[in-house]
Amino acid sequence: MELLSFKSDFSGRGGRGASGGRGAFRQDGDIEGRRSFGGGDWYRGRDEEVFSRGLQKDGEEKEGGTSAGAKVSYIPPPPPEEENAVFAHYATGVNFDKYDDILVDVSGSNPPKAIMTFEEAQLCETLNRNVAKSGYEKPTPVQKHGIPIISAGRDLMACAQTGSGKTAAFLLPILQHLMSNAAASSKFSEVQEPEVIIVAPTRELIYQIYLEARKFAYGTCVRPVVVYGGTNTGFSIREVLKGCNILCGTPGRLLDIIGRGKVELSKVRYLVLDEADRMLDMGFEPDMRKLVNSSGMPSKEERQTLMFSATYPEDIQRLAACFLKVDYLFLAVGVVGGACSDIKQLILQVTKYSKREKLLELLKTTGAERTIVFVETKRYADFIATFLCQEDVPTTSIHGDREQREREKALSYFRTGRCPVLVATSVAARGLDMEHVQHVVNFDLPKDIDEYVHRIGRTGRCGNTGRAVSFFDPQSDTPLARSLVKVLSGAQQEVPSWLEEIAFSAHGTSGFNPRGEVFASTDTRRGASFLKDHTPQPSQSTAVGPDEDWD
Ligand SMILES: Nc1ncnc2c1ncn2[C@@H]1O[C@H](COP(=O)(O)OP(=O)(O)OP(=O)(O)O)[C@@H](O)[C@H]1O
Repeated sequence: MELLSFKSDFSGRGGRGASGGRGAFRQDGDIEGRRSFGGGDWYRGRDEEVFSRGLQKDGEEKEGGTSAGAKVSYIPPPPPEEENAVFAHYATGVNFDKYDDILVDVSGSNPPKAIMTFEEAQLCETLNRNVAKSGYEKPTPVQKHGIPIISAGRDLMACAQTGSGKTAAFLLPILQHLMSNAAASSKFSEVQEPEVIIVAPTRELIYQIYLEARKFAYGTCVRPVVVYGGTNTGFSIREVLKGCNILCGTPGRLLDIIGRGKVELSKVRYLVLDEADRMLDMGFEPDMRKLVNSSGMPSKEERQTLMFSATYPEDIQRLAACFLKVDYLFLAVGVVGGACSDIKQLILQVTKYSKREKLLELLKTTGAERTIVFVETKRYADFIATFLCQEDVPTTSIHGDREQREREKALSYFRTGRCPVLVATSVAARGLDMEHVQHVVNFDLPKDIDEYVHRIGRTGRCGNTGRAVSFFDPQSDTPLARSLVKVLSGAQQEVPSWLEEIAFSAHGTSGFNPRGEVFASTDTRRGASFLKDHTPQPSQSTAVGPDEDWD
């Protein structure tokens, strides 16, 4: 890829520290939106995303539905219409067939038999055609087990490693049900009655799920619609009113639209929570309760509830069970919370002062290969993006203080390779499926091991290989050492001896057996046999950085 030439005139908020000056800061203390570098990205200040928000207790910002706030005018561009673009996909990797060797555990009564091929899923002709056009030749383990479970009408809590095809595992049987039950052809109405509600924690992720739903529903009468924060509410409403069988949304916007009486819930047959552990932790649990208690929403006995994630802390599993029928099935593909072994994980010991130099060194070796650099705070994301741009590394950034338009542009620049480095906060940690992401760098390690698993899972997807390098600063990251050793050894990765030492000395040795771990069971209903050590981390139930922004 042609390297773009970057001038060092960018002053993001974090840039204050770098330059020592006020750069392009306006008098009110925020930054001017200004073109950064030749062909680079735009950076703006925090006053730009002005849709109503409420500050959460850990500093996260969430869409606040109907509360006061300036109107957001952003209307996202329409998704591609051409068939080629709808079905664009990337190739499965050399390790795709190795998925067959992954251990699968289904717990709960009378699980249906797994399917081995898509033919056995008995999808209608159009769906089969769409599956083939998507380049899917055989189902992944979570699809082999998940599809028949959902088709049999069972509630499901599914845990499968990052990038292993969870989205299609729920979309295909749902679409098949809608097709075989002659879903009402979507048409304009002042109140819509969707049969399916899908919720995910971030805007970019829900949009991606929507695109998948649209792809598999191609050529059918089923109409998926997506609503998410940071876009014009009137636009969301108009899209919904045009007809809506599958409503995909981030929690705040979804509740807003429901609260305005635009969506009637009595026909909901499926409720899907993607990144379910995140949807049910302290950040979103109240919204999920509000959703299931919304007027008209069928009770859990009358609807099918499906939950998917790559991680499931034990406490969240227990909470999740309240949303499911008693006889739900728990599907674990591989180790619950385990990292994908197609990702080569490296942990480098650093001090906070050496991180930037190390990052530069690293990016010199990765060149134009796509790399996501995770940092802990929005402010620092700006700062590092600025720093890299000044060092002539074409970089863009995504975090919750960026306007939605800019977040989408940043992802587009990254996807196309125009900016091969994306500096991100945890807002990009979950679910995002981007081709060619060869590297993930944890410039700052997260506080929570599950967050680590999701972040590194942006590479090494669908049988492809990838590399994750994490900077470990003993001053701040020691509490993570023990869980890190477990995840590394669980994914057959080399564990540095210095890390093992830190892990041992940090937590004592009782019960700590990094090499000989056996994960006998993963379903909390099996009580004491749940052997996974989820050593409580400072933010165990919040899995996010200190100033993350989601919905
Ligand atoms: N059976 C299949 N054959 C080929 N490609 C597939 C198959 N199933 C899924 N994929 C592709 O694999 C990629 C990863 O799938 P998906 O995003 O659903 O993973 P995921 O398990 O939800 O990951 P995450 O935990 O990160 O959210 C996507 O590009 C998807 O289109």
